[in-house]
Amino acid sequence: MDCRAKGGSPGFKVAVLGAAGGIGQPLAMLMKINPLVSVLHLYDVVNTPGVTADISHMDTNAVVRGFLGQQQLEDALTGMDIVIIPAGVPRKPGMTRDDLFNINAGIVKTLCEGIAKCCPKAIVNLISNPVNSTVPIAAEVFKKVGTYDPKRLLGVTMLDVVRANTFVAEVLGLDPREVDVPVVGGHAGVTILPLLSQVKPSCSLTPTEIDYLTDRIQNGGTEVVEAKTGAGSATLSMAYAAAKFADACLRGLRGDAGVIECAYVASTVTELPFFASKVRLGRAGIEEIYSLGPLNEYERAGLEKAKKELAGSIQKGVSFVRK
Ligand SMILES: NC(=O)c1ccc[n+]([C@@H]2O[C@H](COP(=O)([O-])OP(=O)(O)OC[C@H]3O[C@@H](n4cnc5c(N)ncnc54)[C@H](O)[C@@H]3O)[C@@H](O)[C@H]2O)c1
Ligand SMILES: O=C(O)C[C@H](O)C(=O)O
Repeated sequence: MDCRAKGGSPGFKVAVLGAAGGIGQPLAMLMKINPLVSVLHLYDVVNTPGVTADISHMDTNAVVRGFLGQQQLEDALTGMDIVIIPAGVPRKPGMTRDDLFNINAGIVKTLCEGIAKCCPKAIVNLISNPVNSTVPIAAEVFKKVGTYDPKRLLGVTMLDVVRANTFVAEVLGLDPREVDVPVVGGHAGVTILPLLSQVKPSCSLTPTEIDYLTDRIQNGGTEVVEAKTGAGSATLSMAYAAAKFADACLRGLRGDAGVIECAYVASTVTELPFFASKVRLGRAGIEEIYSLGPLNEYERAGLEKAKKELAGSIQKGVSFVRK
């Protein structure tokens, strides 16, 4: 049946790469609900026709289009304002995120080459693990072709913040929506550094509570991997966190003031070239990166451990592209 042309509704164009996966499907659904999205491109190497047909029946504004396989990657990316990447393999029990490097590094490199060619100005939200290395990989790919803009490349560490807010709220007996815990560093084990001295609303936690919370936040991913007994890692909470983070990027692009979230970005906050901390999002992507603020002795010790591991993960990502 011929249809009347859709009126060009205002909004942003968003692509999800890896859209048929455990994260990709619920994330695609959440982005379809976001009123700031006018066009939603769903790309994967499998199953996108079904996911696209399904999601396209939702009576929300965004127009949904599906793209299947490498030969359709360029069409999926052309004209996009934000590209969200949850493509790649997840962990199984006993694995570290770094064990995913060999497969996911190549996937991220190929996808970023497509972004550099087809939507070099897009904001990139990188979810694929190991994030501590895949963000440096993306940066190197963009540098190679001359499109690198550090303001537009963000490693998604929002799930660490979501978990921290939840676990801290549980201990304090508060509504998690009222709790704000900065989580800095990176996204793996000891590189995940919750700054519990800076929790809002301000509170005092006992040393036992601090040990318990730090350990639970740093190992939240492993908690889910083990509970799923081989069926993958966090997907639903991650889709929620990714949608929340993408919404912050969209509100920044729209020009909203005071949009601040934690993300793993090119940074001068420490001596490392990449580090997660609070950033202010705006029309250009990252408009300001905030310093860590006052740390207590426990957090300073955690920071040293985090930096040591991060340095190696960053170098591994850089070397993968420069080799
Ligand atoms: N940053 C975070 O906080 C965070 C949280 C959870 C998971 N992750 C990571 O996200 C990734 C995806 O997890 P998942 O549970 O959705 O995995 P999944 O296996 O369920 O889905 C991954 C999807 O990626 C697709 N894919 C594979 N190669 C591709 C390519 N070359 N191009 C496009 N798509 C491709 C697969 O077909 C699949 O549909 C993993 O690396 C996981 O470790 C990160
Ligand atoms: O733990 C994982 O492997 C997935 C993700 O990074 C998470 O934190 O849940």
